[in-house]
This record gives sequence, structure tokens and C-alpha cells, in this order.
Amino acid sequence: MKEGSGDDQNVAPSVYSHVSRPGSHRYKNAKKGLPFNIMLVGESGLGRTTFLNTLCERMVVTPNDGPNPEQAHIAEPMQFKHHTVEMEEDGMKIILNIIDTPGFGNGIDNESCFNQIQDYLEAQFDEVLAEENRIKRNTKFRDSRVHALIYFITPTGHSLREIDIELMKRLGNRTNVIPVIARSDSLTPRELVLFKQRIMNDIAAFDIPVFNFPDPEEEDDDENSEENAELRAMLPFAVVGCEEVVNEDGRPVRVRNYPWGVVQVDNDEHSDFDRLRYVLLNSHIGDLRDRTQNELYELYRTEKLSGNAMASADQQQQQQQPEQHQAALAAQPRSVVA
Ligand SMILES: Nc1nc2c(ncn2[C@@H]2O[C@H](COP(=O)(O)OP(=O)(O)OP(=O)(O)O)[C@@H](O)[C@H]2O)c(=O)[nH]1
Repeated sequence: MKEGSGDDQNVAPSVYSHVSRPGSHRYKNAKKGLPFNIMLVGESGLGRTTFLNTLCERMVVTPNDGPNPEQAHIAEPMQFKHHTVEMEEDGMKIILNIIDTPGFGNGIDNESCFNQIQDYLEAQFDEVLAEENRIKRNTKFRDSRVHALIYFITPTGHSLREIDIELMKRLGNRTNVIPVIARSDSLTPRELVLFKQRIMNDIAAFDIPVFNFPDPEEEDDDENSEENAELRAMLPFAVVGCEEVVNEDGRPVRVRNYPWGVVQVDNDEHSDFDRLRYVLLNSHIGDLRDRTQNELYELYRTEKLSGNAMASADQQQQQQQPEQHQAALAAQPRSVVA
């Protein structure tokens, strides 16, 4: 296993065997690999690094040793850390680009974090817009638009906090925001059910534009509509990150160990991690990419171009004003001064 820092490329075998999953056939022709860009956002200690490694099934980044008490009063600024991992999922090669955001939410005022992330997302749209307008296309252009933002919610068991609402509201129109309950093993099953309900109530009450699975009523395909209905009912996904891999009856099982027992990361009865992974890298990878292109980017493009058009109309008007002023003056009746 190799530690990843900066822009790194890791290729390693998976630690557990894959179950063949439907839905990925759409992109099987992508020989070079299907690029898929995800961003991880959440406060320090919620398990972003562990999630990244669990998702990639290898040690991409070595988790921190935890905060240093002597440095605890210093709020490190947020950074964007890039990791690239090549994966094979159900016969499909995926180039997974992960943008981690350590330092998010560490300050008292998180406005600058919100702005930085929004600017980052919009800058990727701007690159595509500039590329579209080029006369000669760059054949090596890399589309770095973020297809999904995994937002880690603190497992308080209460409801969404202001920081959660603000962030998801701000970014939901710029990327597919997928909220997850981080470290969900810290809640009892009953607490988890209630917490999920409260979060979904808040999402509806505050009109937060998170990614949702198509409404079964709107789906033609029975198989998809059944799956989407099931996934809708699971939201937000409750995730547990892998601490170690143990051998159980000759097969590797990813777990977290406790004095009272073991949580199996990929067991649907213990955590929604496996379903989320399946959604991201298999069943809904196409939907996430399509929505980024057809809805979110189009919305941004329209806003940007109409904003530019309005700005240039304003500018034109200002430039014309001196002439109009002269014309208006000329049209005015003159008082003849003797
Ligand atoms: N109980 C529990 N602990 C977890 C889980 N995921 C990670 N942890 C632990 O939480 C601590 C922090 O995990 P990290 O993955 O380093 O968290 P992070 O969000 O990347 O934190 P920073 O690197 O400080 O930004 C570690 O001790 C992990 O073992 C989880 O699902 N459940």
C-alpha cells in the first residue's frame, strides 16, 4: 500500500471480491477509463480520510494522528487536496479523482470555506465554458467538474446545524450534493432512524437542493424505479469507515472493532456504506455525470452568459451615454443669448 499525497496515481488490487452489479454496462466502452470527480467535505475528525480509503479499498492517504493539543488553537486554512485512483468496478475502468478539503469548518466563521468551495466548483465550469468557445479544441482537455460532493454530517442525533444547511444550500446548484451521516456507528439503530427523519425534514423545510433519486412515479423502468424508491428511503446514507480487514471463513471482511462487538462496514444491516459505494461507482455514476452536464452546468452557463450579456449591455449603454447626452443637448431648444 502506498501513501498518496498531492496528485498521485494508485493502482492496487481490491481487498474484497465484487458482486456483479447492474447498471454499469452503459460505460463499458470507455477503454481509457471513465473519469469521475468527487469532493469530500466535512469537519475534521468526521472520517473523510477513512471514507476515502474505504471507498478506494486501499490506503490512498494515511489518516492523521489526530489534533495536536499544542496547536489546537490555530485554525488551519482549508485546502484542496487531490488524489487520483484508478479503479475497476464490475468490468468498468474508472479514473476516480478525489478532492479532499481538510480544514473545512475549523474556524468560527465558515463563510470563507463556503466561498472557496463555490469558487472552486465554478472555476471548473468556467474551464469547460472556455473550452467550448475555443475555435481549435484541446484534445487533451480534462473535465474536472465535480460530479458529486459527499457532505459529512456530524452524528449529533438532533437535526441539521446551520453550517450544514448553509453549505448544502449554497452548493446544491453547483454540484450533486450527497449528504451522509458520518461515523454512524456512534448512534443506536433507533437514534439513526430518527436522525435520518429529522435531516430529511430539514432538507424539505429549508428547500435544500441535494441529489435525489428519481421519483418512482416518474420512472418508466420498473427495475430502476424499485431501486430508486429503496435508495430514496435510505437517505441520507449512514456510513462507517473501515478500521481493519479481518479474515472470516477465508474471506476478507472490513470492520471496526468494539469491546461489545464488530461493525461490518459492507454489511447493509450495519451501515449504508456499500449502497453508497454502489450508487457512486456503479448504478448512478451515469446519472451523476449527466446531471452535472445537463442541469447544473447548463444552469451555470445560462447564468454566466446572461450575466455577461447584461454586464456588456450596461457597459454599452454607458459608452453610448456621452453621445446620447450630446444628441439630447442638441435637440433641446436653445436660448439665444444676445
Ligand atoms: N467510530 C468511528 N470512527 C471513525 C469512523 N471513521 C473514521 N473514524 C475514526 O475517526 C478518526 C478520524 O478519522 P479521519 O478519517 O482521519 O478523519 P478526517 O475527517 O479525515 O479528519 P482530518 O484529517 O482531521 O480532517 C480516526 O480515529 C478514525 O479511525 C467511523 O465510521 N466510525
